[in-house]
Amino acid sequence: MTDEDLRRTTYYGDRPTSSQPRPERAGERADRRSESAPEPLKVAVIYYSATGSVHELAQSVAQGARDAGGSVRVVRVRETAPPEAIEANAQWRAHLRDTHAVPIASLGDVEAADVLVLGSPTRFGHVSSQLQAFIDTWGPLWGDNAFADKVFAAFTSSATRHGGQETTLMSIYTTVCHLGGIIVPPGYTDPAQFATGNPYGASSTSDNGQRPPTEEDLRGAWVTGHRAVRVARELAAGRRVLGA
Ligand SMILES: Cc1cc2nc3c(=O)[nH]c(=O)nc-3n(C[C@H](O)[C@H](O)[C@H](O)COP(=O)(O)O)c2cc1C
Repeated sequence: MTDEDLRRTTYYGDRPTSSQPRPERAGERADRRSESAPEPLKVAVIYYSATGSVHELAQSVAQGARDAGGSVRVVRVRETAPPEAIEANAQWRAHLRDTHAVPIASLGDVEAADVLVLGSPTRFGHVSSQLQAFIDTWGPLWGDNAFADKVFAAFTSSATRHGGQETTLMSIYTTVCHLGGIIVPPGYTDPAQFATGNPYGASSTSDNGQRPPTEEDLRGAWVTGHRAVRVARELAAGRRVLGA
């Protein structure tokens, strides 16, 4: 990851940079009706990745969110695995070293975000303990109802096709229900989704880190980030109209 990539992906305040088509514009129409331009929605892409697949998906999720007008911050959760486990896996070791400069997610990131997109490798059909450990620190924010009406989406990577991707995504969404968040999955709203075959969130199949996400996987990740922000913008525009 270059310094420029880091600057573009880890700090709020980015402007849309991609020439990807922007098919969904209802939120923009609503924005134009309002008297002054609203602040861009804050988007936190929060992920764990041991060997890089989820990290790559996170970049495309972030780009989709940015292209939908979001101000995007990409952060990773803290590594909690014992050093000897990391040392024993060259790819894990290299990825941790290469992404050292990506900021560690904080409660402040979570609190500030209007949209949270959460990414985790599939671990025995479930969320990685690293991401779950971070989520488990959200109790005080949950107690303050801080998550109510925030928009959420999720992404994952597994070694094998259907090796638990959907259960992992649904595990994340179970948490979102407890938080009172609004789940915005990609569904089959884009042709790429018929190729990924996963309406629950973005995903890739890595063959244990041997296969990077395909163009279709990355497009699915872009759609996931884009749609979450587009829907969040429409909700925000509706709230402004209603004075809610
Ligand atoms: C402890 C552990 C459990 C895993 N469980 C599954 C699983 O249930 N199904 C599967 O297909 N892959 C499983 N995998 C493989 C990872 O999900 C897969 O390699 C993924 O692409 C890793 O993402 P990352 O490169 O972002 O770390 C597991 C890997 C580990 C280390």
